[in-house]
Amino acid sequence: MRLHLHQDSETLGRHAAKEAAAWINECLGEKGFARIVLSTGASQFEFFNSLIQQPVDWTKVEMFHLDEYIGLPESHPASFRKYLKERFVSRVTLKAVHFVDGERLPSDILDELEKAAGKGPFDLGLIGIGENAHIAFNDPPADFLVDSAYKVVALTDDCKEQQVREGWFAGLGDVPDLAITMTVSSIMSCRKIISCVPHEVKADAVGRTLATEETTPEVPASILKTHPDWSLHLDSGSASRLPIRVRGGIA
Ligand SMILES: O=C1O[C@H](COP(=O)(O)O)[C@@H](O)[C@H](O)[C@H]1O
Repeated sequence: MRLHLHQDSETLGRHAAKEAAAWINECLGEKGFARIVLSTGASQFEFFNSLIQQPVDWTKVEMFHLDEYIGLPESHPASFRKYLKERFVSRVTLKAVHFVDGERLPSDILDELEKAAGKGPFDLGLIGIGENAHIAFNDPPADFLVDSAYKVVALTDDCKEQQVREGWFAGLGDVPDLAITMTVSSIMSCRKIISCVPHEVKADAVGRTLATEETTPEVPASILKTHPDWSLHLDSGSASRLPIRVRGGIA
């Protein structure tokens, strides 16, 4: 794990986007294309603002979408497709885009994504961490073993409450019950993982993720510590409850 501490979310987003672009360019130099997985959420705003300004030949980059609600129209403010289209896909010209289209029949979209994902390794995963330490919609207790690329999940109340708190939905009853998520094993198969985790509201999740060297399904993001190339970007808010053993290591 490489831990990067930044003063604020804007600096965090800029540095993480530079790191992502440098790695994508390395992949383009190595094999002529790159396959990237993108997450969404308020925590990724500054990253995307900076990513679209990076010197990358996006026409050689294939994008996979991390997760999406089932049955939520793309016109809804909480739609992750809407988010990605507005903040990234409409701003650059990509080689290919694989959305998790939650308005289609789940079995059809799962089949298509499985085939597309199976064509080769993901070079980069941009993986946010939720307030309950979820990665994508793998909420605690997360299944670390399922080996499909994506799966359907039932959203927990905890996860729904987080979405309401962030202002994406008016109330708990408005949050869909089901979603399609990239699985933990598929996320872990990315050659490189970058996590942008700004804001004080994530301090507890970050603290619990790094508390010990152990991994536990109760803290889904803890599995990221076992990835050979995981870069974690924090700001002063999210880093405010770092465990002493980690603080000691970076002092
Ligand atoms: O639910 C999710 O959580 C993470 C973090 O989201 P945020 O709204 O707290 O920024 C997000 O990156 C991921 O795509 C999504 O599944």
